[in-house]
Amino acid sequence: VFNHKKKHGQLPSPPGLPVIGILHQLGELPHQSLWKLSKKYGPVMHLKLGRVPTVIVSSAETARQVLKVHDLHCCTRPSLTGPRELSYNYLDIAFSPYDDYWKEVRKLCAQELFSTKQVHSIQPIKDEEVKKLIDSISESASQKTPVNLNKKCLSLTVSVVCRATFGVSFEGTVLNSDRFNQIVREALEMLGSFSASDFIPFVGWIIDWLSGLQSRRERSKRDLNLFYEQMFDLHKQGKKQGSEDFVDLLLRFEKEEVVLGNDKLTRNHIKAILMDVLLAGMDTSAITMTWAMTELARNPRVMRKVQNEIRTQMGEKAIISMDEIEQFHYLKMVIKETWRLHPTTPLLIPREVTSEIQIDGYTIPVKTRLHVNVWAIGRDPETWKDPEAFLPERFMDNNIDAKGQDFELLPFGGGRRICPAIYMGTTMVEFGLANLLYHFDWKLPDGMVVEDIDIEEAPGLTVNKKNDLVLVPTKYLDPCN
Ligand code: HEM
Repeated sequence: VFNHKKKHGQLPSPPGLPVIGILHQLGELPHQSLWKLSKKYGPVMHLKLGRVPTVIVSSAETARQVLKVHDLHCCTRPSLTGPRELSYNYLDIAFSPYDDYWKEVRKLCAQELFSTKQVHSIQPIKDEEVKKLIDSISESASQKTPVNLNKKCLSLTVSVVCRATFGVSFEGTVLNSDRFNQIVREALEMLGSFSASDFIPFVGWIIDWLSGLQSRRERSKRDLNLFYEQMFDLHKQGKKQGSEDFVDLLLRFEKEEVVLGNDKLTRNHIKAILMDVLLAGMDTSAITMTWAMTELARNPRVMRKVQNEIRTQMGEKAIISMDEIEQFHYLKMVIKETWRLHPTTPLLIPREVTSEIQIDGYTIPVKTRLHVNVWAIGRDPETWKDPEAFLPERFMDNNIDAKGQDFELLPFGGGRRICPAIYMGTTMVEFGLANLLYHFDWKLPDGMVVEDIDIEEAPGLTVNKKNDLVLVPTKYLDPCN
């Protein structure tokens, strides 16, 4: 009963097969397939995905209507199989329905983890971890060996987030390996996949079972569980030093039987909350840095300009502080431009309509699933001139920022479900990139030309560069030293 009347007719909808609709057309990178469809069917499009009515919005204006005008009526999350399994039945923040538990757990994390004060308090950790990174890249520079930037960026954010949240560095845990990257990517793929059981009642699970999706999900949950248990053991054995960290705090709340919403905090709640930190916290900042370095390597003019800005501002200082970063205006534009073309979470996290709303004059009924295609909005020629070009200067003459108020650029989403860690994420990205760009010049490996650097994407709820970015560093010799 999908009644979507507009003054002039039906909500546009691409034709699909019986039962599965267009599920089979989405492929590994649904945001790209949906972008192509939106060029034909418009910025509000109804999709037949099995039995579940789904609407995709793909313009700044329709995103404004969803995230601002009607936010309250569509800010809950749908029940989805992948998220349900990995979040212990929606006990985390990102996949929890809009209810009292969500409000309270989000508030707790905002105070204890994401606040400006907390972020400032972890600056010494960032300084130490960035120094380690610079030292290791300096070694490659002295031997003229290439550096894998996907790995370097991830190892930086993993170390910082682990020390800041779990109070331990990742050495000695399952985190200390490529295996951890695999676990994170696999979990994100499981969270982002359009699973048949979410769209086709009763028989969808058979498709998931046959395709192996179900067993991948179970394995992913087991792998993550092993990591959490290891983390709890480390805390129990008191191997870590220092003051109470976020995990200690949650474990203390469990002991004290603290109630959030109507739930007494249990081990499963803690695991679900840690999943958000692990998956949303580490991966997103690293992905942004990797894409920024990719675009800079593809655009040597921009690379030179941003390095000049940083090096000129730094003058005789050797260590970049957060005060300096505030002056790096062009770097900030480079990051916004990176988010425009490579938003880490291209379809945001799905929403569900809880009371009938109108978008662009179309009626969207209760229970409709909503996706905002931020990836498509970043490429909309109605908003962006020459959208495929990487041109940070486009942010010079406007005040468009990335904090959820300007619907042309939504790397953190918007409305009640906006990323609660914007400051934490942004400062991590700015600090990491400023250091990579200040201390090193970056060349392509022998035999490679700029055109060889690809921008292929890996599938998942968050989208990283598929093929590793490999560049050769040369140490910048500060003329003052
Ligand atoms: C550059 C870094 C980051 C980016 C680009 C980013 C982006 C996003 C996006 C797009 C969403 C979905 C918003 C929506 O559905 O409307 C989100 C949600 C979320 N993010 Fe971030 N994020 C970043 C860093 C972080 C960090 C560092 C953490 C935690 C340590 C974090 C924790 C979360 C959580 C818990 C949610 C769920 C919010 C909710 O549903 O209420 N994020 N983030």
